[in-house]
Amino acid sequence: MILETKNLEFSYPDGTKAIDDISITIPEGKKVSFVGKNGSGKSTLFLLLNGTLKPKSGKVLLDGKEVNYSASGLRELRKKVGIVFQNSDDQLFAPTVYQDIGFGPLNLGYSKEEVGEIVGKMLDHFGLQAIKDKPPHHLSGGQKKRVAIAGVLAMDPDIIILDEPLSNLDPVGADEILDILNELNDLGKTIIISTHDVDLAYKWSDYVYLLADSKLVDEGSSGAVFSKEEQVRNSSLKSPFIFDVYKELEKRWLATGNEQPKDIPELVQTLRSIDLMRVEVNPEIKVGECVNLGVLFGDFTQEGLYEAVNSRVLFRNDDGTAVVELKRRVLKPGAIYVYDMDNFDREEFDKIIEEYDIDFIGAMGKKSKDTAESNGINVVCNSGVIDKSILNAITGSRCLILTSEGMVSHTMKRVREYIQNSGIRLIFSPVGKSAAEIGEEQNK
Ligand SMILES: Nc1ncnc2c1ncn2[C@@H]1O[C@H](COP(=O)(O)OP(=O)(O)OP(=O)(O)O)[C@@H](O)[C@H]1O
Repeated sequence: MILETKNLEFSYPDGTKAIDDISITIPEGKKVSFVGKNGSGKSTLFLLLNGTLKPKSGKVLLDGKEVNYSASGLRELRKKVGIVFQNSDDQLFAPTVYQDIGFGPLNLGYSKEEVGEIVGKMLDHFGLQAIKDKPPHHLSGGQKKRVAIAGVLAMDPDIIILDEPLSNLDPVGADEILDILNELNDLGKTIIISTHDVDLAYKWSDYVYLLADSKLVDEGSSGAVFSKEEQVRNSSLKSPFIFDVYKELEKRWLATGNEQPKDIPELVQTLRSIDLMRVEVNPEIKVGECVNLGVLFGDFTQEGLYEAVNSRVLFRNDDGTAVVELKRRVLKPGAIYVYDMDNFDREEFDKIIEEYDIDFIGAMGKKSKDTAESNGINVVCNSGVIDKSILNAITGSRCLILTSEGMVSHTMKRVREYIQNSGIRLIFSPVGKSAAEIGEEQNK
């Protein structure tokens, strides 16, 4: 499903020109961000893309066909292009969460049973079962946002537009919404967001549009758009934080040149030959002191020999282990295991923790977090879980990521991509009852 605009123009009745000659072709199946300062035209463009506003001149096209602004034409467009407004209160109006989510499918002519099935699935997926009978206006900001997204997804659109989807959410709530968007994208949906958050746009997007003063200033991969510093500055935006950190490291010859790290694991990969390892050291040795571990092999190193002579202790853990500097660019492989919480089995889970010697557990997605919490599992990380697991694994930790439903395959994909791109050897595998199934899914 390809969404395009050609020479789009729009002015509000008071004469404000909000969209000035914008021609774009949204890349299908990608994660797309529109960035631009306040008032640059993002929300107006989104309302034009799903037919809520009609252009003054120019066209919006879906799969090459110009949008038909009749009632049936608009219904057809909105079934394919769903929009989640910036302010959830503009979107939620039914007396209960259940009815709100069911409104779209009911309008599309589904039977009561079919609507029940769709809504049930959404409530489960978004962890909303417990509040299904509540009036939406009694919910927290994060809950409202989840209901609004669920309501749009209930229509199963191919393209989902979200205006500032993370505004007003706490960090963990924002991460949950991002997990959902990533999962939807993995399922083949095109996801379009607007944001002022350059860090988010840079890290998350496959493709970025930069707007300023109602015009399209630039478009391209997020690396390409954000590397033009002057243009970013002139558009009243900042360069992404990780970009600035990388540039400072590079200037000091601490990082390799001409890279575009998007997240902390990628930034770590640019660092020049200071290698780290997690080892057990004498409790008297403090951070900053050196240890002589000699040559490490066997259990420690599955890939070859390490020379750890006069290795500086960089960090001490409470459990007697420490992170030390190494001379050679070979790391003790840590591990990332992925467990599907939809098939949670206490006995199996405890066995995995023991057998795989897990020392770091992260939970992704509302459902996994809830299941972990209700079973008294000590989750040490519930935000940015994939990145943190990678960072821990490359310093020798054995990590278990708890996740569920579509996020399992997203997690597998992300970690696999990291391993492939970095060339770092990590033990990586799904574990537990559904492991065979997950493994198979990955091969498809
Ligand atoms: N209903 C309206 N009537 C008149 N002018 C409007 C209306 N809505 C928006 N505008 C104007 O249109 C321009 C584009 O606004 P728009 O809301 O599309 O920008 P935006 O990039 O989404 O901003 P923000 O980042 O603040 O959400 C602004 O100059 C704004 O003042």
